[in-house]
Order: sequence, then structure tokens, then C-alpha cells
Amino acid sequence: MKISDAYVIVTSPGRNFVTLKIVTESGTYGIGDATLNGREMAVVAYLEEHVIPALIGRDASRIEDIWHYLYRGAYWRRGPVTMAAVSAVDLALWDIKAKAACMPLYQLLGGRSRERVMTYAHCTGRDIEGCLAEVEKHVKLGYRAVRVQAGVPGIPTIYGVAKNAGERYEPADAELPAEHVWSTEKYLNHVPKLFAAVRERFGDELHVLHDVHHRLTPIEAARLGKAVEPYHLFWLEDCVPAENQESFRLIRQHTTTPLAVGEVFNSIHDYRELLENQWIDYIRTPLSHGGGITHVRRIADLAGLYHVRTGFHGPTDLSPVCLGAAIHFDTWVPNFGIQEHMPHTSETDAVFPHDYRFEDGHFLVGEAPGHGVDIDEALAKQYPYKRASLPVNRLEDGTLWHW
Ligand SMILES: O=C(O)C(=O)C[C@H](O)[C@H](O)CO
Ligand SMILES: [Mg+2]
Repeated sequence: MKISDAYVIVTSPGRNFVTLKIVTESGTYGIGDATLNGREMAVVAYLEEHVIPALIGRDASRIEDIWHYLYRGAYWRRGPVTMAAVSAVDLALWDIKAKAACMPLYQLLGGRSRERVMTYAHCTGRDIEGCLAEVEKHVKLGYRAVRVQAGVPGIPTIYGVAKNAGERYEPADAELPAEHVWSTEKYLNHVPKLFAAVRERFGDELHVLHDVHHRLTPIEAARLGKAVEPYHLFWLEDCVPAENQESFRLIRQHTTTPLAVGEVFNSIHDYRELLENQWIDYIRTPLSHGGGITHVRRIADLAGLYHVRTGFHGPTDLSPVCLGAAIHFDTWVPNFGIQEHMPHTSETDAVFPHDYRFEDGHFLVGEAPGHGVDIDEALAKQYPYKRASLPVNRLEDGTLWHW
């Protein structure tokens, strides 16, 4: 199982994706997602200059040892660029191991814990009515859970809300960062009205989620959590920037609204105080940013001790490789909660053939050996990289703000 070749494929079928392919002497290969939205080429350089040369000739079956070689061995631990690169290697190696064992990945992880994987869709609207129309559309498509985000009167553009009705939003929507304007007061006054309308129209059973996208302070997040308690959200996501884990003590003291965190985390250490103090309810780190299966399953196990469940990040800026691997993980992990789903474009799906499927609000895992996602390299070449950036956020007085 010696690694004989490894290379990076950058493609942009509608948006940028970075994929690592690792090939063994026997010809068995695996692929991993190395996409870090808006910072793609930094991961490409890390892989090409520092990782790939050190992988050639290693035994692909030694996943654990290679993980520690790349993590401890680098001396410069953690961080999104390093961990995206380590994750891509890890996902490709698990793909190879499962293919070599002729097993779908979930079998290698320990087998099925559930028949299907509940997923949530994004519903956005310029106003409350537009948003309700999107919820209705997604309920008809079979979703049992929806993430609800609406425009706020007085705020011209909000990240996470599609520009036009019926469209989806694109996270990196300009060559250089677009500038958004933010008003916490306008937002806090509006959100409870949105959830009151959703519950009135759709009743109590639909799971509803909301992403604050790090834009509040702890006491503001506490106010929001309390204000939406009557509408019993499935979760309130990223309500504050989470570098200071202690912030969650304050939020938790004030509200019973469940809290989800971690789409920008990349290590178990980012979660330690949050989990040990039982300040959160869902972990969000995707396999492609949290050190792959080898590390994220350690985070999930630690979370399980505290009744915390998984709710992996699944936007369009993680490739189908990450989503496919996540569906295997979700099928196995004992403390599964939910899986995010922002459908990829048909161009992206064609570049990444896969065997997972969506049915009746759930993902169904495939039975092909490995994680079940491949890359059509000839097609990928037809979509060259284009620089694309996430936006920035400023308060109405011009102060640069979290987003
Ligand atoms: O999907 C979510 O919950 C997001 O917050 C999407 C992120 O903003 C996006 O992945 C950033 O690249
Ligand atoms: Mg989010």
C-alpha cells in the first residue's frame, strides 16, 4: 500500500474546489476535499510544497501515524490552512482503506447506527413572506428541518440571504470582499417576528434553525436566545465569535435555546471548555476542516460524553467529497444530530460523481467501497480557478464587525 503519487486538482464548476488525490502502487486511489473558501490557494501551496513530497513512499494504510506526522511533526499545529491540508490527506487515506477492504466507509467505521440521515435545507427571503414561501417549497420537497434567514428592514444586504427570490446565496460572491452593513438592534428586533410567523404558518413539528453567523455579543445572544424560546428552535448557530469559549457561560445562563458552534473550529481544543461545561448542544466542524475522520471522531466521542450531538457544516463551499464522507460518518456516529445540506450545482455534481442520494428530507448513504465520491479530472480541467472572496461586515458607522 505504498503511496506512489499524490496531486492537487483545483476546479471551479460554478465555485472553487480543491481536491487531493492520493494514488498507491496497486493503483487504488483515494480523494480528499481540501477546499477552504476564499483561501483555496493557500491550502494548495501547503499541500504541494510541504505535504505531498513527504507522503510519497509512505504506507497508505498507516492513517493514524500519517495524521500525527502531519500534525505533531509540522511543529506549527492547528489553524485552518494546516488542518484543511491534513483533513484532505486523512479523507483520501480512509477512502483508500475502505476501497482496499471492499467496504463502504461507514462499515469500516463501525457499521450503521441509523437507516437515514436527517438533513436541513436553507430557506431565505428578502422579507418574512418571501422566506415563508421558501419554507413551504422545502417542506413540499420533504425536508423536516429548515434553516430560516430573512432580510431585515433597514439593512440593505445580509450575508446568508439570497439576492433574489427562489435563488440560493453564494458564500464567496465577489473577486474581492463585498462590504455589508450591519445593525444589531434592527436584527434583534426583527428575528422573533420571523419565527413567530414560521410557527404560525407551519405549526410546531417542523424543526427550525437559525444562523447568527457570529454577529452578536454574548449578552445580545442571550437576549435573542430568550426571545425565540417560545418558537423552540432546533438550534441557534454561531451566536457569538467563539474564540472566547467563556462567552457561552453567560449565554447558557440566560436561555434554553439549543446552541450549535464550530464551523470555523479545526481542533478538539477549540471545543474543550464548551463541552466540559455543557455550554453547547451541537458540534459543527466539517471533516474537511477538522483533521478528517481521524480527528473529528475524537471530537464527536468527547461531545457524546456531554449529550452533545453532531450537526456538520454542509454549505456549497465544501465539495461533494466532504459531503459524501460526512454522510458515511453520520450513518455511523452514535451521537448524530443533523446534517446541513446546501445543494451543489449540476456542474459541480457532474465533476464529482457520487452515490449518496437525497430522499424525503434525508440522505441515504451509498454502498460503493470507499466514501463513494469520485472526481472526473477531464471535466474538472474545463473549469479553471477564479479568485473569489467572502464579504466583510461593517456597522452603520463604518466599524469593521464580525460576520
Ligand atoms: O452554512 C453555514 O452555516 C454557513 O455559515 C456558511 C459559511 O458562511 C460558509 O461556509 C463560509 O465559507
Ligand atoms: Mg453557519
